Amino acid sequence: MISFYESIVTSEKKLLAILIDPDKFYEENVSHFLSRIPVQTTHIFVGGSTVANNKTEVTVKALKKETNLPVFLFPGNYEQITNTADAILFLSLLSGRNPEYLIGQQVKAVRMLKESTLEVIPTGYILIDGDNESAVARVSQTQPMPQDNIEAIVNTALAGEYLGAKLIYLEAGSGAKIPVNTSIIEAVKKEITLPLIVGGGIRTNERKEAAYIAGADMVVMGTVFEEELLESK
Ligand SMILES: CC(C)=CCC/C(C)=C/CC/C(C)=C/CC/C(C)=C/COP(=O)(O)OP(=O)(O)O
Ligand SMILES: O=P(O)(O)OC[C@@H](O)CO
Ligand SMILES: [Mg+2]
Repeated sequence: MISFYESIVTSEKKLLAILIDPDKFYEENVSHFLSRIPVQTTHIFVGGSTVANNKTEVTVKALKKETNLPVFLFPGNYEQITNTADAILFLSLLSGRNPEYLIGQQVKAVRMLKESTLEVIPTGYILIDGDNESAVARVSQTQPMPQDNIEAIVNTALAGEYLGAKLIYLEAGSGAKIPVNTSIIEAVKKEITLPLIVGGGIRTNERKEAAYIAGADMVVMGTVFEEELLESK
């Protein structure tokens, strides 16, 4: 069987990940939630900037019972690791200069990962200003990169590739007012040879398609489906 990463690299279609925040997820809503997400969904991401103990595992287990979509951990910290998922985005926050999120959390995670069956996917994570304070900036105590400094963002992504990242993730922050500009997506995609993930503030089909056209291989949508679920309860 090919790895989850290989299937991203070789995918001929654009990918769509729906992000589930374990803190806002109730087991009894799993089927309803899964019935509301787009049929184009290819991946489920599970994670939050802060998550109460154990909630990640409960969430992943409940999802795994009801869907065959691959479930990837998208962790805000090493305590969100659970072996019940398929893979983990092994994030390093390259936009920031906080050693704890560049290498500290990763060192804390490795023993658990080594003993798990999770596929570990090194991911260069780049936080870009979405015009409101994001949970990622707050938790990591780092500044997002300004959208108008495209060169710095491109160079950060390329440094990530040279450091060995297998994916680059451009993040405007959950609930961003302004998603990552398409000119940034284009410039980064032109320079790197890795699959590119884009997320944060993408609430409509139009924005999603615009990100794909600009060069995103995968789009992540979270908040918009969280809200939809709450509204439809
Ligand atoms: C590799 C391991 C074990 C951990 C990674 C640790 C790093 C580098 C984290 C990056 C910084 C960070 C806090 C990322 C959070 C990513 C994430 C899950 C965002 C989605 O959560 P939000 O929706 O933004 O936040 P809320 O939970 O507040 O809604
Ligand atoms: O919640 P939204 O704004 O869709 O953002 C998704 C994801 O990129 C956040 O980490
Ligand atoms: Mg959230």
